[in-house]
Amino acid sequence: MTNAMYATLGFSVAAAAGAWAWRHWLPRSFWYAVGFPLKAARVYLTWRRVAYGCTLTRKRRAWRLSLEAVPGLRTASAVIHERRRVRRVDIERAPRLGLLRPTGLGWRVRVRLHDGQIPEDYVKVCDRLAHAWRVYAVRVVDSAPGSVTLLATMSDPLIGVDVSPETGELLTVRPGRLENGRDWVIDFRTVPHWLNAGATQSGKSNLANAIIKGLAPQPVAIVGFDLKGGVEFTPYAPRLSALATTRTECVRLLDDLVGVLTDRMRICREAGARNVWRLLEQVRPVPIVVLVDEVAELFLMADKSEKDEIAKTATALLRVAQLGRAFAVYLIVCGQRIGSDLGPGVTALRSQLSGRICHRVNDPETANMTLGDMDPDALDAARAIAAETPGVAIIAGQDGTWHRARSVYVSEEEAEAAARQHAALTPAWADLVAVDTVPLKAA
Ligand SMILES: Nc1ncnc2c1ncn2[C@@H]1O[C@H](COP(=O)(O)OP(=O)(O)OP(=O)(O)O)[C@@H](O)[C@H]1O
Repeated sequence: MTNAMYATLGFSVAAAAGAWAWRHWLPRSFWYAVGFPLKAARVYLTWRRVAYGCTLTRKRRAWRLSLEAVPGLRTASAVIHERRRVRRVDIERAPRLGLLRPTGLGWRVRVRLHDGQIPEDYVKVCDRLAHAWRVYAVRVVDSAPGSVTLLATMSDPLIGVDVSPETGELLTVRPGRLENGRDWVIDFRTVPHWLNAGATQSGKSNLANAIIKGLAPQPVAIVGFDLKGGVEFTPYAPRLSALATTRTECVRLLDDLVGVLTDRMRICREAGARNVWRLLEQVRPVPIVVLVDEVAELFLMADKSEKDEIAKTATALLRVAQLGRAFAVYLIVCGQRIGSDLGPGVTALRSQLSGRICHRVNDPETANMTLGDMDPDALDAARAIAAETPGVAIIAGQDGTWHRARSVYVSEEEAEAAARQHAALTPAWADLVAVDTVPLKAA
């Protein structure tokens, strides 16, 4: 080998090692500087072929110069049989691809729909696109009249979720991350009541921990219903204004809550306000977030003597759900199942819980019950959640959109520490129940 060859070889090895080190130690900058431009070039160069393979192209008649008419290729017979230099031929036209914009995990791109196409046409071929683009997943994340936005992710964004549940905004928590790489944010003022369903060990309690950690530093009251004998919520008692652990305590606490709602209703009426948010800030009652663990326990009947108590519980819970939004009482109802077999009260309650979180479930019916009349793709996604990924859930708000998401891991100790740290912010239940009777002006 000559010296020049040794030098070239040495240079190539050094460049490869440098690229490897760059990618290994600074993956983000490597992605933006090298990985993304290469991927983008590949996507544009192969788009027509990929779109054809995914049946997204449309046939169009177009004028094309025929090869027979090119002088160098012209044969005697072609000249005789093919007189035109330009002919109309059928071509496959791919939808127009917009500018690829890099994200930390992949890229977003807007695609102009062909006439007659709808966003669902793209939803159906997302898996095919992911294989063609050699990425982890492709999702339709947005659509506008005439276009869809596709999001391609290189790896699963739900591995190693490391967000902080505290948002610094009242009644807003960030329990995890969505599959599209964005934060998963629960805003109780937008979606007031949530159903959190899932099989055992699916991540329901972890989500409750994240919500408690997010709410603990806020000026809100947190109330717990824990019919598992208090084992779930007792560690958070310093930050709970009230905790019910037996059925009798539950009935009493629900009575109190209905009383609080009735008082808030009266205050608003006297002040001429439609809801507590229209009252002056200094006189606005403290928002209350109610956590119910294993809701089925509230409805299960051991013998007939419990019938009246259960009926009372169901009615009170339903009233809290119906009136809560306007009067700042919010519900998070957790359970393995919340089926109609638990009684008619449960079905009525479920219809009031407009926010839905479906963790891994054991049976398809639970996914159906939780996600109800959602897109069938949401149900398929819920049934596909693996046992090895606790905390992964399908979440749906009242606008009908759904996302795959994962809660951030918050251990019991962490949530307990947050509860202790912010114990001073816990309003006493007696103060919440004894509401000021002075008529208050609307803001
Ligand atoms: N987001 C997450 N990331 C990582 N691990 C998680 C996550 N969520 C839950 N886990 C783990 O999964 C296990 C089960 O979680 P969790 O106790 O929240 O489930 P659960 O649905 O409340 O179960 P159960 O109904 O039996 O109480 C726990 O060991 C927890 O550490």
